[in-house]
Amino acid sequence: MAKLYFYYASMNAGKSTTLLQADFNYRERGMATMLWTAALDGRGEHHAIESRIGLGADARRFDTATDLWEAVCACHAATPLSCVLIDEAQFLTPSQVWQCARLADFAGIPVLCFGLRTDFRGDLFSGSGALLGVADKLVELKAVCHCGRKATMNLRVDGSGEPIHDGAQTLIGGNERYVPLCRRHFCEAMHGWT
Ligand SMILES: Nc1ncnc2c1ncn2[C@@H]1O[C@H](COP(=O)(O)OP(=O)(O)O)[C@@H](O)[C@H]1O
Ligand SMILES: Cc1cn([C@H]2C[C@H](O)[C@@H](COP(=O)(O)O)O2)c(=O)[nH]c1=O
Ligand SMILES: [Zn+2]
Repeated sequence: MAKLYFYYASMNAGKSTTLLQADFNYRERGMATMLWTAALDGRGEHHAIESRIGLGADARRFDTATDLWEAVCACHAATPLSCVLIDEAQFLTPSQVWQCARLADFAGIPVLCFGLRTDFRGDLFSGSGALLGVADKLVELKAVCHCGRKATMNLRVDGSGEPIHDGAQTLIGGNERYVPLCRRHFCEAMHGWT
């Protein structure tokens, strides 16, 4: 049975790296894959998906209107796919997450989603919430806080490194905008708790 996987973590945990390694692993065995990432995240300089470690690959881009069931089935009919890999999966809509489940259950294609669990306030992204509810396998990847604990949270910072408390959920950026922290240090920065 094909499965729906959700690899979740804070930023800088190696999600894109793990996705690109999995893709390479399939392709070096002659198996076809299909890669996706969010249209709204255009940070890659050379490729649609880029990891901080320097790996990259091209990918299709999804927005809220993309029908993943239709798009993947059309590709699968032309070239049978062994796997679908989706980066920035926190930006999927809940119905797109159900399309991923349908791909696993009814088309027999494993779908591996990679994304953030929570936003800069500690709230679930809707795509991540749906994946946590629906995926067959939940796999936590780990970044490290400056204290050595597991970094599960993402602090949004301004140009001076000061915490940002309010704003839109979506704000594209990298290390200059977000700091992965353990919950204790996240709460210290956000609420002044000691
Ligand atoms: N030059 C480098 N050499 C080795 N590892 C690196 C380098 N730059 C960043 N990394 C590591 O790459 C990881 C981030 O990978 P990435 O796939 O971009 O994360 P994510 O997609 O989760 O944000 C971190 O563990 C970071 O320490
Ligand atoms: C916490 C948080 C993140 N984002 C954005 C910032 C980046 O563009 C991506 C995550 O990238 P990565 O591959 O995991 O490094 O998500 C956001 O829009 N809102 C947030 O609260
Ligand atoms: Zn910490």
